[in-house]
Amino acid sequence: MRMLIVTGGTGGHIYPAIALADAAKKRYQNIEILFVGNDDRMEATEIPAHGYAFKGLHASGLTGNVFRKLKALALMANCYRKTFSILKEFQPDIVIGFGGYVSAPVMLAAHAKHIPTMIHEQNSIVGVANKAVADKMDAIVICYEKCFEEFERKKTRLLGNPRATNAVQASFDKEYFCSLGLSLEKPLILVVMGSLGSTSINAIMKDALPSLDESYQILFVTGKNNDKEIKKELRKDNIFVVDYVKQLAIMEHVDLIVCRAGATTAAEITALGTPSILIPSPYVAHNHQFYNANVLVEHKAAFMIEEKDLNADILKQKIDLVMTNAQLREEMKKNALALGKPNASEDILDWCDEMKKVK
Ligand SMILES: CC(=O)N[C@H]1[C@@H](OP(=O)(O)OP(=O)(O)OC[C@H]2O[C@@H](n3ccc(=O)[nH]c3=O)[C@H](O)[C@@H]2O)O[C@H](CO)[C@@H](O)[C@@H]1O
Repeated sequence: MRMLIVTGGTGGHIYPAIALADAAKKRYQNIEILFVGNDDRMEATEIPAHGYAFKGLHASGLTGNVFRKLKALALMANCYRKTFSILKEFQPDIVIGFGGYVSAPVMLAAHAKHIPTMIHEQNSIVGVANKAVADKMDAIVICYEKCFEEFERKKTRLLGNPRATNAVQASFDKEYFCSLGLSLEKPLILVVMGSLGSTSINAIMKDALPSLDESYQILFVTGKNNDKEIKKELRKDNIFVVDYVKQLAIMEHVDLIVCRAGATTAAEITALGTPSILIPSPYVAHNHQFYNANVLVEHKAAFMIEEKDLNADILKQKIDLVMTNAQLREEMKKNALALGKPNASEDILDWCDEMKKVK
């Protein structure tokens, strides 16, 4: 099996792709995997750090003024052309796209070369890149029922996000957990705002977190490079501040997560059944995090506070509601698990096998 995977931009697109690659490596003895992504975003360092071959392309999103859009189109055309030489050299059996604008030209080039193609849509609202190429793709994996409406039914399957599989397979790293200063004896609230962090939420958390009951310990993840100032201001024994956490390594001991509603975090917490308070980012395309969050709220697996309504009082009230009621946490856990797709990776790889046979 020779698998080319294209992904880029944020952890939400990159980590599911790496999770699938990890599962594929376990399943096929002689697999060759090549990743393609942006040469200047986090995948350019994160993917090689996970031990995978990576080829960078220079792309940019179709946003901003006419000049920027024209420049983005020219870059896309260039990525499309460069992909042909990557395909010629690597000769993949299948090309899988995890979204992000860099994926569109790569997926279209693979289609033009008659290589089996699969796209993975993590969100409840379909991303622009996936939408643009969907008609030409052979297989479409979705994570939310709602997305069936957007794609051709017979080539679309609701299989979930490979990070859900990672989440249930991850083992608790006690040494790492304790190295963060955390105690195994105290209830833990994890406050984390996706792979990039959020400066707007950090500002509110600085006021809100010190007012929380001191019987909880709080791990506050600020996002890269934001932790120094906040650490200085949040000097309390029960609050631990880091700029990044190996999230899956500690989830087993998280009683409540306060987080954005990025698709990958949503997939992880539903696979694990972690009770959550979701604060969807309003700064993402088509407000998709609100709709991701809403699915969990409708199934009584989570509470949602919109960023416009977020303040110290509301946060404290919701946190106390969940943390003081074990029965409520149990119900949230059960409802979250009902939404989870822990077999996502295996199910997606089964489909890749089917496609290879057809080819
Ligand atoms: C700001 C933005 O554009 N966010 C988008 C981005 O997700 P974004 O990367 O912001 O967030 P996600 O929740 O989807 O994924 C975050 C991933 O990073 C991991 N993690 C995060 C922080 C940390 O300290 N440690 C850690 O391990 C989480 O466990 C998770 O696996 O892509 C997602 C998938 O398309 C979208 O739903 C999000 O709307």
